[in-house]
Formats: sequence, C-alpha cells, structure tokens
Amino acid sequence: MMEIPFTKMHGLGNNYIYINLFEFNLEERHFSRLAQAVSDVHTGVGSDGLILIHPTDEADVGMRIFNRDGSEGKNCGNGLRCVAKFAYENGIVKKDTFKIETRANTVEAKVRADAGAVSEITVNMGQPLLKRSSIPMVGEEATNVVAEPFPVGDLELSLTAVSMGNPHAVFSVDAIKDAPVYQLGPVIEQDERFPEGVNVEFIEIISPTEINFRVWERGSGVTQACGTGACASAVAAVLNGKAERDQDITVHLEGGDLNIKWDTNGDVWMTGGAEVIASGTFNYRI
Ligand SMILES: N[C@@H](CCC[C@H](N)C(=O)O)C(=O)O
Repeated sequence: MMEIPFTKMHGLGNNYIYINLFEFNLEERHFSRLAQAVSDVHTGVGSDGLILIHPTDEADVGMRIFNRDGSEGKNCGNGLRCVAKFAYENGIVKKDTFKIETRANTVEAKVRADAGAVSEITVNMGQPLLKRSSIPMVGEEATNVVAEPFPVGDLELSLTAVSMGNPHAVFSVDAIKDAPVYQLGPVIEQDERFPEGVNVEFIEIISPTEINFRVWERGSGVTQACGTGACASAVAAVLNGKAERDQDITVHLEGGDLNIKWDTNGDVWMTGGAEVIASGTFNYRI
C-alpha cells in the first residue's frame, strides 16, 4: 500500500486529482493505473482523471494529464489553470507570470492573486493546429477540416476539427439542450477517422461573442467543462465565419463560463477560475 498525498481541484466542475511530484516521488509505471484507481467514484476519490505537477528543465512547472480510463491526454485547459493556482499558492513559483510545460507545448500562465490567493488565471494556450494530419484525422494530410460533411449512421453532421495539442471535433447544433452528447459522444470519440480518438464538442453559437457548449471527453466521457474544448470551439466559430479574431468570446460550459480569444498573432487566450475542493491521502494498493 502506498499513501499518496493529493489535492482535488476543479476548473468549472472539470475535476482532477493533483499530485505534487515536487514533494512526492512516484514512478511512471504507476501513472495510468493510479488515474483509474483515484478516479473511481466508488473505490477511489472520484474525478475526471489525474494530473501530475512535476519539475522540468523546460519551464517553471510541468503538467501531465491522465483521463479517467488511464489514457494520457497531451493537454488540459482546466488543468493548466488549476496547476497555475496550485504552483503559485504553494510557493512552487514566486512570480505571477510563469511557464507550464505540457506534453503538447509550453504555455505561459498569468495569475491574478490577492493576499496570496489566486482568483483568476489567464493562459496563452498557443496556436491551434488545423491541418488534418495534426488533428490527427485520416484523409488528405495538408487540408483543413472546416464544415466538412461527417456522416455518422443515418445522420450527416458538419465537422470542424481543431487540435489544441489534443484533438477536438466540433459540431454546431441549433439548441444546446438537445445536443446528442450521450448518444454520439462515445461513437465519435472512437470513430476510425480519428486514429488517436477525439474529444467531441457540441456548440450553439448564440452570437459572435457567445457560445453554449457541451462536451464528451476522450477517455473520461461527459464532463462539466473542457478548457481546450472551449478554445477549439471558439476557433471553430471563427473558421466558420460566426465569430471574429481578436474578440473576446464567452463560452458557457455546463460548469460555468470561460473567456476565449484567438488573437491576430494566432495565439488562443483562455481566462477563467480554478478552485481547491479538498486535500488528503489516497491509499493506493500496488
Ligand atoms: N478536460 C481537459 C482535457 C483533458 C484531456 C482530454 N480528455 C484528451 O484526452 O485529450 C481540458 O480542460 O482541456
């Protein structure tokens, strides 16, 4: 039995178990199975997955994310804001703007803090990848996937695909409450046109500055929010001519709102909150 200290945090209800590898040593071979064990609502803590906060030479802090099923995602927007809050409030970093390395890229986070407590975090998420080969998605490698017919069973959907370091399939719907998240999410996640699987977003574009959003996440299923998904959705709205570059877009997720902007330099900015839920020790049976 290993006693593992953890903190449970959430960004707009997208909740993960965070382990601070600056202070606790854990071998790589445990990561995937531990993610499944802690995420279990009945025999674990219960979460959308596991996030490891670790030392790195490439940035001030490193982050790795494992989904509920133990698979590794290369990026996590809500996780980045939580890691930024944790790193600042626990003295891992001593400045309000700092770099976080993910498996996808290294991003810059800026925390807004009052008396040492972080209330809001802005992350420059970097540039979205739009080529089919970068999603990755099968087909002609150098093409973008914007409003592309995407048959699923008897339905013909319209797909815009965006990578934020992890893959997103964005579909526009008329009314978010009727979005087929539970029916089509798991089917599209595993569709063979996405060789690495995909996160599935349904969006209702209310206006050029407002989007309603629901998600089925690769490896975790329905979650209350997905930060990279919100970024991908804002980018998809712009690519479809429904929103503008350099404009703040409010994305209404099930767990709350995120502010997203795709600037004219090509970078996507995400601003939102992060919360600590609880801290404790997890008894991990090895
Ligand atoms: N919830 C995350 C994304 C987590 C990883 C994703 N499920 C994947 O496998 O790519 C976010 O806030 O971005």
